[in-house]
Amino acid sequence: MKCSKTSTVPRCVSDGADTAQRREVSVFVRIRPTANFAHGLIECLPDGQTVNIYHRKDSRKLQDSKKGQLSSWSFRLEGVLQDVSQEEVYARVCQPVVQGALDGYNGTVMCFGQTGAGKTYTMTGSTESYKQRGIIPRALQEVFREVEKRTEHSISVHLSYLEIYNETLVDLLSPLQDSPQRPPRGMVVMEEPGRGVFIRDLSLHPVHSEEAALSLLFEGEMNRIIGSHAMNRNSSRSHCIFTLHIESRSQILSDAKYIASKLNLVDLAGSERLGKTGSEGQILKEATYINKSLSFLEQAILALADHRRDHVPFRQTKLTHALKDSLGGNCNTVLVANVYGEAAHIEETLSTLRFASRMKCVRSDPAVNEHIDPALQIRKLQKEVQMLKEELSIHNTLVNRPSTTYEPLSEAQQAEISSQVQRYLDGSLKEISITSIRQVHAVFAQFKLVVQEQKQKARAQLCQTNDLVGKDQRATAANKEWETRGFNEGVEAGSFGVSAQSQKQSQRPSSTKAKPLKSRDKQSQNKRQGDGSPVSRKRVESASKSKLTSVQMPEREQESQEPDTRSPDTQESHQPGSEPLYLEPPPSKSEVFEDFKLGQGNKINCILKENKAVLLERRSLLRQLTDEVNTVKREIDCTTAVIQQHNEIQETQGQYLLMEGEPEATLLLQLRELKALYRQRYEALRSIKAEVNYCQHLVDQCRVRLLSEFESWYKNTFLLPEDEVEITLDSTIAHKENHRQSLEHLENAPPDSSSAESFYNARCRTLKRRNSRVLSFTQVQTNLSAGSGQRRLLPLLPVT
Ligand SMILES: Nc1ncnc2c1ncn2[C@@H]1O[C@H](COP(=O)(O)OP(=O)(O)OP(=O)(O)O)[C@@H](O)[C@H]1O
Repeated sequence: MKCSKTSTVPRCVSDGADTAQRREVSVFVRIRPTANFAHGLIECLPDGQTVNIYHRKDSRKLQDSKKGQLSSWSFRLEGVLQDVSQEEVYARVCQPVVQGALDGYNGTVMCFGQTGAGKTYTMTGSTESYKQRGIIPRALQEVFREVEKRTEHSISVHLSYLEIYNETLVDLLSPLQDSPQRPPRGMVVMEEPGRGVFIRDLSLHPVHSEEAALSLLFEGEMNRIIGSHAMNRNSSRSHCIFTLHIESRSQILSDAKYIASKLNLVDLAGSERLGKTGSEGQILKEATYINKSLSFLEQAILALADHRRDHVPFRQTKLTHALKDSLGGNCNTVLVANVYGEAAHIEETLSTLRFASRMKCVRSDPAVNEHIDPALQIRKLQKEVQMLKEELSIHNTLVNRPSTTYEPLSEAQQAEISSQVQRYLDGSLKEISITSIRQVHAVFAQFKLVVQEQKQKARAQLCQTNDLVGKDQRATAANKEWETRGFNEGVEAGSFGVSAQSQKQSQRPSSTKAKPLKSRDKQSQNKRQGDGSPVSRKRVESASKSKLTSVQMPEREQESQEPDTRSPDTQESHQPGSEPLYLEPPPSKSEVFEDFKLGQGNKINCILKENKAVLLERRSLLRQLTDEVNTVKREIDCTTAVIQQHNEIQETQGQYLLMEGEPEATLLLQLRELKALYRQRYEALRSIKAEVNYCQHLVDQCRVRLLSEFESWYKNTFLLPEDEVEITLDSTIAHKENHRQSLEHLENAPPDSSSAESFYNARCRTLKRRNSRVLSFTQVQTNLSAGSGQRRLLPLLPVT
């Protein structure tokens, strides 16, 4: 539910203006510190809001007359953050949005800019140094401080962490998916009225303390995909959205209203000039996705900023779709444009600032997200009704009226009303006497009853008439048939009423009469057992087919019949002792998956299980280490606070010299040790994370392998030959198709080459039997190595 704004106004966007009015998105520019700052090209004015850029355009693109000219651009923003601490950045950029989120306003803080310009530094900060922690940890700290302060509200916080990598949504806090039978449903961006945009299947984690929230942040950070290129050794290769879902309810239990808000903290992947970063392979592919999605983001921003346009292309990419209600709308949106102020990057700086100035034109209309809890609302209304009843009874007493009853009418009262209505309808009563609302309802109900009874009567009459006509028609039709066939098929008088299907059965020659269903079922069961489980449907089916003709009716007679729509089981019978002609449909995959895991797939399944166990063990170690890092961090906080306190006391008392053995010196020593410990544990955390990633990778590989082997086993065991692709001789298409199938067989082959060859040959035997041209194992291998490097054998890597 959207309502007009009544509560606290976030500072960053209000500037004291009318809060109900639409306003601009706040935009800051943050300049990454560098020794080679381009003073001649970038000028930050003393007003702290304007940055001027001077740039000589590529002379090849200019006419002669313009060559050598310096162009200049001026950008006025909410603030220019140069040489500014993380603390100040948080205070100016994010603190007001956090306060707004606690008051029920949705908020978004987003970092945008070229690769290496400091987006992740701004958003997450450097986890190795407490002072340099970024916006997210500081926001978490503030939220939980406020939760403690706002005692008149019960505030719950949930976290989610979404990554968009190469147009794929990834849950960075996903609980381990360990059932290969139920692979996770793909995450999808969804929209629902009243709920807005959300990601289906993204996990939400309830958190009750800053520490728990930081643990989740660490966990998510460890799962992010990071790559290395010429401009950033730890470059984020994805867009990440860390979201705090805040719900605040009044402590007054009867209040059904509550507010719910979302705070999105977005670290976008950096745009990059491919030539500059020297990207290739996977990094190049990632860069292409990143640049494409950022360019769609720019298009969406352009459309949002242009108030004449009523369509905004949000669905072009997952990023803009996921951020649909976080860019402007009813949200407090803040953009930090990160730039790298060196001369070599002036073009990127210029384009980042251009994007920032477009973003500034986007309007937002913040509103508190107020909701009503239906259960509480019912309870509240019930209370109100009770109170009104009491008031009415007092009023009745005062005016000497009989007290109002709320009980349903008695049987006698109902009968009286019914008789009054009857008499009113037949004209013997002029008016129905009514003294209460309850009676009004009863009278209407009575009228309704009368109308329904009349309708039913009319329907029954109609049916009777139709029945008479129908009987006549059916009798005439049967007599005609009797006459034209000219022989007695034992059609008894009572069989005129039987369905078309049973008539048809009775018309068949006696040799084709269907056996009782039970015995045929048994036969098919026996067949299954005899053939070993699971059933080889293919062979049975083809054997049955050859016999099908011997028991079928002559073709002409068959043609003259109407198409038979019965199931295969009931269509044809067969001679005693013959195999069943039709079998049940193949078993469902989930039914036979367990069998497969115990049989053919046992080896991979065992490896998968072992890998999963190792992964779980590593994960629990990771959690333990994360807790330890947090504990040390807390100790650093405490010690720093105590030292600060001592310093303040000393300043007021005028003592400045530190003596060895004094409490301050001991504290400083302790702080240094704690910091060393922090770094050490952090390193350990990193390495265990790398192990977790590796284990996860292996588990994923095993799972994929298990499923793909299951698929091909299932196909071979249960599906009909007709389901396979027909391959004809001597055609290019056939040749290509053959090649494709050969490749597939090879991809499914075991990892060592000798068994790969025999596996391949066995799989291609069917193709050869059909006299098709099949590539030899060596040929396929040669083709593989000559072709794209993407088609590789999936190695199975056991962890021991
Ligand atoms: N304001 C700053 N103060 C100190 N160091 C900074 C600052 N901004 C960035 N850095 C440093 O610059 C390097 C690159 O920063 P960061 O990884 O945050 O860039 P990015 O914009 O997120 O890059 P990418 O888009 O490639 O992920 C890091 O080592 C970071 O510590």
